[in-house]
Formats: sequence, C-alpha cells, structure tokens
Amino acid sequence: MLLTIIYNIKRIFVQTISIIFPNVDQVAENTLYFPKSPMTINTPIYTNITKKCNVLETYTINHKKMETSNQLNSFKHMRRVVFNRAFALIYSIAILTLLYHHAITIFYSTTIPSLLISLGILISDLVLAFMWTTTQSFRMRPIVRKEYLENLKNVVKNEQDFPSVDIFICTADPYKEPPIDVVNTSLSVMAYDYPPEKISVYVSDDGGSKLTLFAFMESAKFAKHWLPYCRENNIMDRCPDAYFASNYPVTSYTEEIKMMYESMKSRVEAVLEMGKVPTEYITSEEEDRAFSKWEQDFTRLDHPTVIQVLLEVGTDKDIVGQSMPNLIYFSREKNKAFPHNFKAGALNSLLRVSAVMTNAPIILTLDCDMYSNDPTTIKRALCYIMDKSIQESLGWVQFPQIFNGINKTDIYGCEHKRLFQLDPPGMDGLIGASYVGTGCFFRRKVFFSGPSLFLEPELKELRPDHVVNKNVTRQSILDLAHHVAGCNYENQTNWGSKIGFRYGSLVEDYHSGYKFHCDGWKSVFCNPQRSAFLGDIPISLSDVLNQNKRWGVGLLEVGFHRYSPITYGVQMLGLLMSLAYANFAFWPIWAIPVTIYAFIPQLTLLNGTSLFPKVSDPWFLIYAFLFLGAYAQDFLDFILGEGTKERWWSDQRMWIMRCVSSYLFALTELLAKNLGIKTHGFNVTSKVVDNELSKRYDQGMFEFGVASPMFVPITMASIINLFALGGGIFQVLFGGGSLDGLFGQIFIAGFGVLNSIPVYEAMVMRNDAGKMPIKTTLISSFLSLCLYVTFSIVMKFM
Ligand SMILES: O=c1ccn([C@@H]2O[C@H](COP(=O)(O)OP(=O)(O)O[C@H]3O[C@H](CO)[C@@H](O)[C@H](O)[C@H]3O)[C@@H](O)[C@H]2O)c(=O)[nH]1
Ligand SMILES: [Mn+2]
Repeated sequence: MLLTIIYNIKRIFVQTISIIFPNVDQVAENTLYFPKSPMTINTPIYTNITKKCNVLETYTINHKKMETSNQLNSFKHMRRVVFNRAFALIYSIAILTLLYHHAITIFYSTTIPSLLISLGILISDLVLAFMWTTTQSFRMRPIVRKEYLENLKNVVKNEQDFPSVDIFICTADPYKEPPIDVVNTSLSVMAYDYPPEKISVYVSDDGGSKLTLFAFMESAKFAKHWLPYCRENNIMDRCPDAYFASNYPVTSYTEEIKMMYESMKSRVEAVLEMGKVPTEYITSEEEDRAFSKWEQDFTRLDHPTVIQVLLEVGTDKDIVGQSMPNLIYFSREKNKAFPHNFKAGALNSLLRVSAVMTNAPIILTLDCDMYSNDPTTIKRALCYIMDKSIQESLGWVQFPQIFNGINKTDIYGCEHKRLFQLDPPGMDGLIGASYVGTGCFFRRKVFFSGPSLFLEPELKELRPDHVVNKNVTRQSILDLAHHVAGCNYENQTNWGSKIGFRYGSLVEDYHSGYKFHCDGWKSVFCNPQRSAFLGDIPISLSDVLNQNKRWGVGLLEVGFHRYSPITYGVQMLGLLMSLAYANFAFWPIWAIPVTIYAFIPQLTLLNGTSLFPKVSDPWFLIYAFLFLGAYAQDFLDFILGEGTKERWWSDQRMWIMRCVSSYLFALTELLAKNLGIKTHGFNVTSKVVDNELSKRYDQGMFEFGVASPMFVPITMASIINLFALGGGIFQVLFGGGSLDGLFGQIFIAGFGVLNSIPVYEAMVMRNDAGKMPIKTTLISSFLSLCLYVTFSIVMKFM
C-alpha cells in the first residue's frame, strides 16, 4: 500500500516536471519506466503528457520499442534544454529592462540629433530583441536521433522489397560547375549499396551544355567498371575523386581503374577547354544523334528539351553482368518568353519527367557538388521512411550540408554550423528540420499537398501512385516526358504554387520546405557520425558575400510574402516552429542593428559624445550582460556542437561582415525589386578551383581581389572603427575625456577593430592578387570621410 502511494507520488511528480519541462530526459525516462508499472501506455495521464509535449507523440511512443530488433530509430532530448529555458527567461527580463531604459532616454533627450541617435539605437535593439526571440525556438526542444541500420533487414526481409529511388542532380553551368565534378557526384550515388535496378539518376542540366552531356556519356562507360569495383572491394569512398585522393590499397587492378578514371577525366576536361566535342571523341551513331540536338540556334536560355538515356536498367550491364542503374541526362526546354524559375523550375520538371519515366516513391535531391560519402545512406534514410509508426506524416529526411576543403579556422564561416548543424535538431524537436536544397530524401507524395489531402495533377501519369511498367526508352514514354518538360507546360497549372517545389523565392529549398510543413508534413533530421554527403564551399570573399546576398533576397521574399511565417506560418505551425522559420526569413534585417552599431557609436565617439551609460552606472550592467550573455551562449552552442573556438571567432566575424554587406545589399535589392527595378536572379556559385587562390585560402588569407561594391561598407566600417578607437583612447589619455563615460563606445570600436584585422592586412600589408583593390580602399576612405564630416556637422549644428 505504502509502496503504491510512494510510487504514485513519484509518478505525479515526474509528470508535473515533464509538463513544465516537457522534453527533458524525463520523457524518455517515462517511456522506459512506465511500461514496468501496472499502468499501460494508453492511460489518460500518459496521453496527457504526450499531448502536452505537443510534438512527436508517435515518436515518443516509438522510443519504447528500443529493445526489439525491429526498432529502426530512436531519439533523445538534449540535456541543455533546462539551462536554455532558464537562460531565456533571465535574458528576456534583461531585454525588457533595456527597452525601458531606452524609452526613458528618448523621453528625456533634448536635441534632435540625440533623439535621432537614441531612436536609431532603439530600433537596432528592437530588431536584435526580435531576432533573439526567434532563435529561442531552436533552443527549446532540440533532439538527437539515432538509426539502427542493422535492424533494417528485419523489417525489409528481401532486398527486392526496397522502394525505388529517383535521384536528382542539378547543374547549371559547365564553366562554374565543372562537369567532371558533376560526374563524380553521380558516380558516388550510382554506386550506392542498394539494388542498382532500384536506382535512377537524373542529371538536370540547366546550362543545356553538350559538354556536360559528353561528360555523362563518358561516365556511363566508366561506371560499368566503377560500380562492380566498389561493390567487390566494399569501399566507402564511392566518389572516384575522393577515393583516389585517399589512402587506397594499391593493386594492379586498382591502378587500372585509376587509369581509366584519369583518362575519362582528361577527355572531359579537354572537351571543356575546347568548348566543343570534336568528332573523334564521338564513338557511336547514337552519341552523334544526341549531339545533333544542339543546332545553330541552341543557346542555354533558348533550346528544346533534351532527354538522353545513357544507362538503362535491365538493358545495360556492368562488366560482371549486374544490371546498371538508370542514368538519364535531362535538359528542360527553355524559351526567353517563359520564366524558368531557376532551380525550383528545374526540380519541378524533374519531378514530372521522372514520374513519367520511373516514378519512384522516394526522391533524393542533390546539388552537383554534393557527393555521397557513405554508400549506406539510402538505407539509413529508410530507417525513418520504412518506420510504420511515423510513416503516415513523414515528408522528408534531411541530412546536413557538410563541406569538404574548409580551411582550419573557416575564415568565411562557410560551415554555417548554426544553419546546417545546430538549428535543425531544434526544429526536429518541434515539427521537423527545414529542407536545405540538397541531401534530402523526399516521399513523392509530399509534392501533392498535405498528408491527408491529395491534389490531383493534370495527367494521371504524374500521380505518385501511377505504376510505370514500360522501359524508359520506349517512344511513348519519351514523348510524354518531352511534353511535361516543355517550358509552357506549367501554364494554368498548380505547379510552383500548390504542387511541387514553390516559386517566388531565390531560396526555393527553404520556401518549399516551409510550404510542405504548413501542408501538414513532418520531417526528420538525420545526422550520422560519418557525413552522408560532402559538398564544396566558395573560397573567395566576393563569392561568399554574393551567395549570402542571394540567400538574403530569397529569405526576405518569404518573410514579406503573403504566406510569411509571422502571419500565415504561425497559424499553421504554432508559435515555436513559425518563429524558427521567421528567424531564417528575417536574417537580413540583422543588417539594420549591425550597421548602426558599426558606425554610430564610433562616430559619436569621434565627436566626444557619450552614448551608453557610464561603467559606474548600474544600467551599464544590463548592456554588459546582454552583450556577453548572447555571445557566451552562442559560443557554448558552437563548442558543444563540436566546433573550435577559432572557427567560432570566424563565424561571428563573418556574421558581422555579412550583415554590413550581403544583408544590407539584400534589403536594398528587395526594395529595388518592389519598385520594379530589374535585379539579379539566381547567380550560381562558382565551384572552379583556382590554384593560387586555393593556396591563399588554405593559408587562411581573405580573398578580396576584385573591386566588389560589397567590400565598400566592410572597409568603411574597418576604417571608422580604427579611427574611433584611436580617437577614443586619445581623448581619454590627453583630451580630458572620461573612460567611465566613453568605455562602451571604445569597447565597441575595439571589437570592430579586432574583427577587421583581415581587412587592414588586405589594405596595407599584402601584395598578392587577393589584396584589397586600391580602388575599393580609395572609395571607402573617401566615403568614410564624407560620413564623418556630415555626421559631425549634423551633431554640431542641429
Ligand atoms: O537556374 C539554376 C540555378 C541553380 N541551379 C542549381 O542549384 C544548385 C545550387 O546552386 P549553388 O550556386 O551551388 O547555390 P548555393 O548557394 O551553394 O546553394 C544553396 O542555396 C540554394 C538556394 O539559394 C539551394 O538551392 C542549394 O541547395 C543550397 O545548397 C546547383 O546544383 C545549381 O546547379 C539550377 O539547377 N538552376
Ligand atoms: Mn552550392
């Protein structure tokens, strides 16, 4: 009796705790603990807890099956949740206190300039507070998942019962995305440890280039050797370039394969250099026929559809007689009169063409530079997709974007740890990780509205349940495929709005994933120890900043859309999840506070005016806490996410640089767009490796080199901060200024200077091709002077 009472008291206590902190380890403990008690899992109280959790009900229950051998996956809540929540509470009180302080300052400001400056600071802090609030969504319920690959064979007994997979690889420009790299990506996925007849690889070439087609003709031949080689030797690096760069065992056969690879590579590169495919490289009539589609008036923006089946399941065999997967080269029709909607347009064409040709229930989308680094990845994704308990609403399984070739300190913050590794587990604990454009396994159903609502496509052949039982080379199939790849096919249809990937944003990945979540789908973030995919990063600063500007424009397009996360999303996804989406959507508005803080405290300091409370004033503590608290928590997240302190420093520095350039330009570009001024579209990031540049990058040197307007605000901020720091110290030492009053500004200027070290080096200390162009230095210096003079005049005479 007594035992039962104690037991029940303990149970209620545990439940209360888990209601207050629903996702702390108690939930996981519950699922293991309660089954031992006489209560069953369906008791009302238990259901109540899972309801309160409001997330992943099925997933929580699923966790219980852990010990059985049919268990395909499990998840666990991260321990830092309690700390995160407590800290969020304290931090929000501090924010409110600060805002109160601002209100008072504004109320008592006596002159117009001081009022304007106070308003500027208030706006900055409001934006920072808003963005801080949105980031809390990632910190409230982060989870980690685990897959039990070894149990998959208990669930799918026969390899033949595995679902087929259509793999989409996008490329857009042979000169920015070398075809040999695209070939490597495709070989790495064709060689998946998976029945080859269940794999179809579609290469979408938005560049409409016969150089790329040629590369794939070559790769189809090489694949017949490569696939059996990978299988027989059970190698992990199935991307040939990565394999031959690794420490592979040298045998005569391996050397033979390597020779074949090298000779293919040199042919592909030679063709790229010549800019055409010479006749001696064309070995069959069929190849000749394929190239004949490139007639005189064929340009990348105006050409008919090209679909070339390079390998066909059942017909083509590798050198040991095993079937090859399908390999299909595809370039959709383009015509200047029709919008082609960049990558989203390419993906939607791929969706239709693949539906007609193979219609696999699972789709993997890949960028051309993201090769597979683990042959078991499809099976790993199946650990979720085949899990009956979550299958119903599971829309996709997203793997993180992890990159190759990042230098030691990641000077450009290209790892994007927060975006690709730290934030997704936070969203995963809510409804699911967002889609990041590559390394993502979708269920085909996702593209036709929600889990419980099906939107009928125009043709029955495009339905996800349509069975294709004809060869991909059958004329009727090819005719229909050409029809659905036509550039006017989407006129008057739901494609791009209600069906498929969504148009209207340059970050079609983020935008589409957001739509799918709003439609009711859930998703999973799968982050195995060995990276499933490895991609390339840009290694010059202007490429990095331009990429981020494109993302910025794309994100704002969603943020200020009719379906913005803060208006529509909040109704569909709930508060936390919509805040997570809002965080991304509004990244670029960080430009406002960061730009203000990069110039205003410094300019006022140069004018000898104090802006922040004195160090001896208790209000100063609020500032110090807010600044240090945010930085410390960010640092902690980064380190707990297996980051180094050097990379964290680069990450925060790049964040500042992006804010004053990429995001500022993105805000301007969006404004221009709304005023009807034509802006850039999807500017593809170059993946070409320049040896000199790459050497400098490996040494950790910033690459300026070209005179990009994007460098101007960065350089101006560097100059002004340096002068402000010098001026501030001078005033304190010789000019009678008080350190007590000016400390805040001197500190900010000092912080700016520390972050600007690479800029000073590039301006005055370097002589290599990556130094700051003299033009940029001159323009920035001149503009800084103008800014200083104007600001001083306004301060003195208003
Ligand atoms: O008109 C186009 C433009 C681009 N692409 C392809 O899109 C992919 C991504 O382009 P990239 O220049 O590498 O952009 P990133 O900024 O590196 O890519 C990130 O951001 C994009 C959205 O801006 C997402 O599509 C990507 O998946 C994501 O990795 C590449 O494979 C391109 O070939 C097309 O197929 N058609
Ligand atoms: Mn890319």
